[in-house]
Amino acid sequence: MRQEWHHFTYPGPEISRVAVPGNQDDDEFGLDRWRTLPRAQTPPWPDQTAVDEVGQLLSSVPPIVAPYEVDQLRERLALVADGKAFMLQGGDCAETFADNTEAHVLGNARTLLQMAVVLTYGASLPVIKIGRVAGQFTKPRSAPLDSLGLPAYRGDMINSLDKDPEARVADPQRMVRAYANSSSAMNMLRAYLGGGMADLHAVHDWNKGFVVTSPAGQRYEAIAREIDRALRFMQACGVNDDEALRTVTLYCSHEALALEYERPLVRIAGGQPYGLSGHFLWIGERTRQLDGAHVDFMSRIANPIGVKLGPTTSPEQAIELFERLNPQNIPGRLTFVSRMGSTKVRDALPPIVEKVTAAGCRVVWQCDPMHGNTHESSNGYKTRHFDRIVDEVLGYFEVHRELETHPGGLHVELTGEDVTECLGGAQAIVDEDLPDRYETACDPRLNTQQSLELAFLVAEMLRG
Ligand SMILES: O=C[C@H](O)[C@H](O)COP(=O)(O)O
Ligand SMILES: C=C(OP(=O)(O)O)C(=O)O
Repeated sequence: MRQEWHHFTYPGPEISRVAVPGNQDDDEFGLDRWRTLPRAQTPPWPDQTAVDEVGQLLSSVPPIVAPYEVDQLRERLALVADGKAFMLQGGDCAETFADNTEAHVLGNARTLLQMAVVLTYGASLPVIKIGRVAGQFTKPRSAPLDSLGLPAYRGDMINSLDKDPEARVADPQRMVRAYANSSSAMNMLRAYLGGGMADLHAVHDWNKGFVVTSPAGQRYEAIAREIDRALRFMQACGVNDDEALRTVTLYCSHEALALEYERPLVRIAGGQPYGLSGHFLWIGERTRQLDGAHVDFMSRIANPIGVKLGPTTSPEQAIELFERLNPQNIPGRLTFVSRMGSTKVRDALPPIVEKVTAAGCRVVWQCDPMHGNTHESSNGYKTRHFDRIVDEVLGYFEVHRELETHPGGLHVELTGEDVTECLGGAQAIVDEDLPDRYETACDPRLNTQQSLELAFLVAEMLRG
């Protein structure tokens, strides 16, 4: 459909199409080569035919996101690679079907928006906002069995968290539910964020309930009052109706772990394949094998992508990952997500950043201070201490300051609810408090107060 606009013809965004097997051009994309490669964390599907049938179905549905949005995000991340913006990514460790409610999805989005306000205001940098949402339904696990000897829970897309051997059997129909839940989450987010919830004139409304009286909530209120004053000033000057003040673009992201889900949601547009299950997809620490299935699949789609780099990553491996995943050195295409642990980041990260920078690779550097800092509490909960999380971010900033590179982003597991999953913070959560509200399906998340406290600290680091 063509739309006449002023003096030229605007074609509108290109509508993507399914790749057709047997079509020579499409086959050359190599979208199925991963099937022949070694693969870690493969879901133990009992019936491949049932998996293939679900794949057929998913290849015919409208995808979750559109190619032009994916391109827009890549272009925005190019600004981060150039040191001109900051990337904030966060949300549940594992989304669940039960928690995919309007209240939960919007609560998480609100917490992310509050963090983004603190960062934008504090650091005077544009902040690109990406949710771990609308697809974060799979989890890589350290062991195939859990502590009860049951098959490990691998995320709602694969099996159920219920402690029952039947419920833990991998069920491909769950991919259909994951798709439906992702589309509905994205639908809600687009509707509310474009419809007034993200209006900067409503910054006070984001500071809800249990947060507003907390120290971080009160600091946030002070910023919100400043923003009000600035908006009133702009109104007095006759500048009031800028769309940028009234809406927010929140991109969605998840770990592209279940390739049986990712592959059928690939579509072709502008002569290239896009993974349209989400805007930003990443490769986890456990699946970044250079010659493995995940790296191969992700090398073939045009999305902006991330790779987690744990403390065992060598600088040479980082370069090889770069060569496979971004051979054209497109800024914004590749984000290296460092998740070293607070005790290792100061030693493990510098040689990687040095080598990658010296090779002229244009990447976004992002810090995930969650995954290297997990431990078991004295009463048996998987937890993380706020102080170690902050220390890892500090170490990451120190490294980038020293090497004069841009500490471009933060990646956290958080929720808009008042959970007690991570220790410390101004609430001084201790081991004994963890059972009060420990609700995560997998790893411990920061609650809203802890998330805001972290945002204030990172804003100070960015300013410094
Ligand atoms: O979220 C990350 C991983 O899935 C998780 O940390 C692995 O947890 P596990 O060691 O309990 O399997
Ligand atoms: C599994 C995750 O992280 P990592 O691959 O870094 O362990 C995650 O972010 O959910």
